[in-house]
Amino acid sequence: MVPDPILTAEAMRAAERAAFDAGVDPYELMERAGAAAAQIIWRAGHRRDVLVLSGPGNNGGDGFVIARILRELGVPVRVASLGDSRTASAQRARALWDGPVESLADAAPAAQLVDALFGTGLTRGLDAAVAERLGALVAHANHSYAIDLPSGVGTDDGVLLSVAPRFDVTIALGAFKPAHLLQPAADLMGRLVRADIGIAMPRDVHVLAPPQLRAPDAVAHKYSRGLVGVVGGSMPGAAALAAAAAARSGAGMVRRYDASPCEAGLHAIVHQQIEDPTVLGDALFAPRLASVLVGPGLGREEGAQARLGAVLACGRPLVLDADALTLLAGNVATHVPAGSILTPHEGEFVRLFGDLPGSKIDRALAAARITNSVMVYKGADSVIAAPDGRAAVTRGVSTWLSTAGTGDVLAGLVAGRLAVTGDPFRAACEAVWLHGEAAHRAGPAFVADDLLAALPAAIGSRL
Ligand SMILES: NC(=O)C1=CN([C@@H]2O[C@H](COP(=O)(O)OP(=O)(O)OC[C@H]3O[C@@H](n4cnc5c(N)ncnc54)[C@H](O)[C@@H]3O)[C@@H](O)[C@H]2O)[C@@H](O)CC1
Ligand SMILES: Nc1ncnc2c1ncn2[C@@H]1O[C@H](COP(=O)(O)OP(=O)(O)O)[C@@H](O)[C@H]1O
Ligand SMILES: [K+]
Repeated sequence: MVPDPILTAEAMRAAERAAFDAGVDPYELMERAGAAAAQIIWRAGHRRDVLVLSGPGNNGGDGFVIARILRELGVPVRVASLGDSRTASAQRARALWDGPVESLADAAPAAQLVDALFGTGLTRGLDAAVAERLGALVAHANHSYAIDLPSGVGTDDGVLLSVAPRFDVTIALGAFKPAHLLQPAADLMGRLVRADIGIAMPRDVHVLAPPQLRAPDAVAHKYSRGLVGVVGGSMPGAAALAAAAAARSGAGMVRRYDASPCEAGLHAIVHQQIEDPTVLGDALFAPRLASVLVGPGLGREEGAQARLGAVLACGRPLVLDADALTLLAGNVATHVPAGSILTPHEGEFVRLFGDLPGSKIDRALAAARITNSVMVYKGADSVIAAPDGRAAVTRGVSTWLSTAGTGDVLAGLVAGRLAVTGDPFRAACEAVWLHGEAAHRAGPAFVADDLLAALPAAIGSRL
């Protein structure tokens, strides 16, 4: 499956320039974009009156193309603009519209509203009066469509530069932009559709795609499928959740190493109570361990630090989560073995890396480079980033995941897929996708334990 690309405004402009250099006519590209968007609006099937809001740049040009095509299809269309069209392509699109152009301030509402005010060229927030008018017209419409982006969002970071309304449909032109996926802007997109405009684009940053998984082969055995070690500490519940998720991840076997006595858990999981960090270190040298997870339930006291030290020294592929991340604050660049996977939420990320510049994607990529490890930067818009510049961003994940313990389940899944695949970026992507799919299957108001039951079916859906 070819993943959907995510491009910044500059990367999108570069892709457009490359197409122009290869002989594509700039106006032809606007026609393609406008036609694709008009088709999406037409196919939505609400043939009621449309008001297109057209801005001064190429986004406004798209609006004129959309207006013309919808009118040719028999839809009653009006256009309201913010003033003159400033680009050659937009002027040409406007010239081909032979209806009247109203002013934005005076335009009456319509049943369908198309926002073609600003797209990737927005450099500052909309004037308050314009933002207010846009909000009122969207609120009045039964169906609202944002062309490329809702006007007012920062293309590259998803920040709201001015107050922007929530749309029913957002039609991303060519590529998704970071704002389509990153919060808070992502929340305004409604149904997100990408319109192909037929130009080549880099895909190293992309939307997280469903993985292709494989059932064990005929010669598989528990060790060939991957042995996962889960190192807990003083709080066995979190480690139990993580270990259970690892056991249902497709890995062959899970061993838990806790400091405290084990409470009841899955019988399939082998449990060893080891308090002495030196003994723990020896146990982790077991040659068959394909991955080791530390953090969920580790605790933060001195004993926990010593246990973490034993894990960091064990030479196995590592997954570092929760308390392990907090204990690493200040030392992350020097103490994390290259090729590990780190799974911080926002608070842990800031404790580890401070105030890095740029979007959440930029920050995840920078952190991946600093640690030479894969970053799973969690949240409603989780970003998985690799030190080589690849990144995947989640889309439309269940917000019911915002409940205690779901991060422990994810960490166990990551360790499990790492044991299966041996590839940190791939493992992290597969785990995050399976986690989201399990949440989707678990429905509303689940608890973290419920995700465990949904995991086998989530895996089954991708075989
Ligand atoms: N380059 C191309 O040929 C294509 C561009 N496309 C469309 O073009 C859009 C990008 O076009 P542009 O680069 O012209 O940018 P926009 O149409 O997003 O807006 C840029 C214009 O608005 C001004 N501006 C920025 N912020 C403003 C604010 N807050 N208030 C008032 N004016 C403001 C800028 O100075 C500039 O004149 C894309 O989002 C997409 O919709 C598509 O038509 C595909 C082809
Ligand atoms: N609002 C949200 N929408 C979607 N997913 C969320 C949201 N909030 C958190 N998540 C996801 O839920 C999990 C929570 O992990 P974490 O913060 O470590 O919680 P815990 O430590 O309680 O297990 C992560 O996978 C995160 O991406
Ligand atoms: K727009």
